[in-house]
Amino acid sequence: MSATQHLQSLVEEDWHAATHHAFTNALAHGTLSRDKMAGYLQQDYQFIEGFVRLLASAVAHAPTLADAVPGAQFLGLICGPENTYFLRCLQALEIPPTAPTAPETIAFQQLMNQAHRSGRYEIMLSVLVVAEWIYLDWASPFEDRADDLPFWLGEWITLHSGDGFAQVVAYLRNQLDTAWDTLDHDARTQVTATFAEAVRLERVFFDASWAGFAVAK
Ligand SMILES: Cc1ncc(CO)c(N)n1
Repeated sequence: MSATQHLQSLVEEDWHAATHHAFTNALAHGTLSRDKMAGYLQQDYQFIEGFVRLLASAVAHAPTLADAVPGAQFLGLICGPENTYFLRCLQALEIPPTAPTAPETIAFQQLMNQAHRSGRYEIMLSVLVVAEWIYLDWASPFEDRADDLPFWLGEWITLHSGDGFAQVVAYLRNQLDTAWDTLDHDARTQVTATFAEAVRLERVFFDASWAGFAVAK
């Protein structure tokens, strides 16, 4: 079993809850209300800011150029097509990009900031692997539905499924699997705790999205 498989196996219940969520099921079936998607997007756009900084930091800490390049390309994807997706959604749903930051978003921002400031590649990867792998897991079964949905739902599935995105997740997991082999017991304990906390926060973020974030107008 790879290190990342092992880490996932330790948090099976939260993992399953986050990847088979009522929020993403409704999103994929086109039954999610505009208001719930709007609230999610306003909060997730704030998540993305911290995510971009964390990914940039991981790129800076990659051991070689070959290890950095796929991460840098993914950074380009987030700052390109994904950022544009957010801006198009906000315009279509007629909501501003700024909203008061919800506690569930703040918790994630704090974890990402902590990982960033740790200066430790394996801690950064622990959060990045969880964030992208959970999205690949929930979105992949719905890949075929994307085209029949309004773009603000369908493109969110497309951005998190398919071969290209699977390769991003494989790259991030491989970076963490490789780093894991070099870690001592203490460092592994910290990776395990960071990974578990990220999974828990993904679940909490979807719970709050499904309950409905307040939408700033
Ligand atoms: C909260 C959260 N986790 C993961 C992703 C995937 O990048 C996202 N957009 N938002």
